[in-house]
Amino acid sequence: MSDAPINLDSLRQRIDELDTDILRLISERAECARRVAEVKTQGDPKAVFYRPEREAQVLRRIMELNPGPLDGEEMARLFREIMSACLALEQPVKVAYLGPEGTFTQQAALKHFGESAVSLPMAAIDEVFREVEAGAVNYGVVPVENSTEGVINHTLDSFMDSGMGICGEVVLRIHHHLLVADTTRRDKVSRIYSHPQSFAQCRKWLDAHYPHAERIPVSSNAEAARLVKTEWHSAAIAGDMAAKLYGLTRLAEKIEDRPDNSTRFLIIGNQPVPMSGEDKTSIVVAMRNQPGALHDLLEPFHRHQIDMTRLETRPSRSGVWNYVFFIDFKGHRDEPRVAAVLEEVRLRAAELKILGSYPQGVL
Ligand SMILES: O=C(O)C(=O)C[C@]1(C(=O)O)C=C[C@@H](O)C=C1
Repeated sequence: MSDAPINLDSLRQRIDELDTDILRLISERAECARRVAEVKTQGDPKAVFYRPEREAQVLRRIMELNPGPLDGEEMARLFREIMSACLALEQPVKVAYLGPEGTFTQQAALKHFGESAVSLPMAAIDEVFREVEAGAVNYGVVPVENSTEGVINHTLDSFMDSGMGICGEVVLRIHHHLLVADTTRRDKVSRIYSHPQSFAQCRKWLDAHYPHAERIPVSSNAEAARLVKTEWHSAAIAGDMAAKLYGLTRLAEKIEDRPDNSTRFLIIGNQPVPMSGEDKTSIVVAMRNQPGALHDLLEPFHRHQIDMTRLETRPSRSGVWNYVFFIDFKGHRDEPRVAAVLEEVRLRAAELKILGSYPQGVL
């Protein structure tokens, strides 16, 4: 006879004991966080509770220490949620994101802040900026670049118009699915809704599988999912959040043409972030319109061996300078090497705006 039932019982008994330990330890951790809040508020009515550099350090440490069998990222996600709950105990964090509900930006906001954050959908990128600037929310989340489609100009332009800075980044693997409702006639799909960027990211797959279906661009993937609910011959291309929100099922999974399709989002706010050990800095520079200007701008980075991760050009909107450059590079503005480069760039540029130094995305 098999001894499986005895083993199962004893294993479950062990799991119960471990859960009791985990429960006690999480409660002790939460109590510590509550005390941290007390320390932060002592004599400081404007205390800042969310500390991006500390969160990045906690998550990186967990990933380094993780012995398995759970994957490092999986373990960090669990700790992400514990920290999110601890922060909510100190003060619930309010985050505005580019909505509507069910978009990849909401998914990015939850990935970064955890499920205990209060997330509020906004209709446009500049509204996210305005909400943060007005103090109606603590932080904002906006998309900035996609690995297949490139930069999101709206976001860069908003930085030119606003006084807001960057206090974090989060990268999300984007998986698109072909979604249908329970009432959809699956063999009769003649119309597909999605955001233009998602259509572009799934073009080859659509050409191969649905060459004759009408492709209707809409304002977001979540809006596409919403429309499908009421039409028996339609499908939507959207992600998991939208599928869950509107109760749709996947007719085909991961239909993006490139398997490494990902989007980078920025956390906007107006809080300077101390060094975390692995940081990035973002700046906007206007150069005088003269020969060799770009070379002059890049030369100090090369000389100080600073690793530039992105360089974008946007037409200037002030009319005085023709172009401005958005530059991301590795390092923190408080590092002497980085401070030296920023000083040199400041002397060469017509204008320099430091958008912020912040921890490199961990999850
Ligand atoms: O270390 C802090 O400053 C805390 O508030 C504690 C804690 C945590 O739970 O580890 C919670 C929120 C902060 O964003 C960072 C870390």
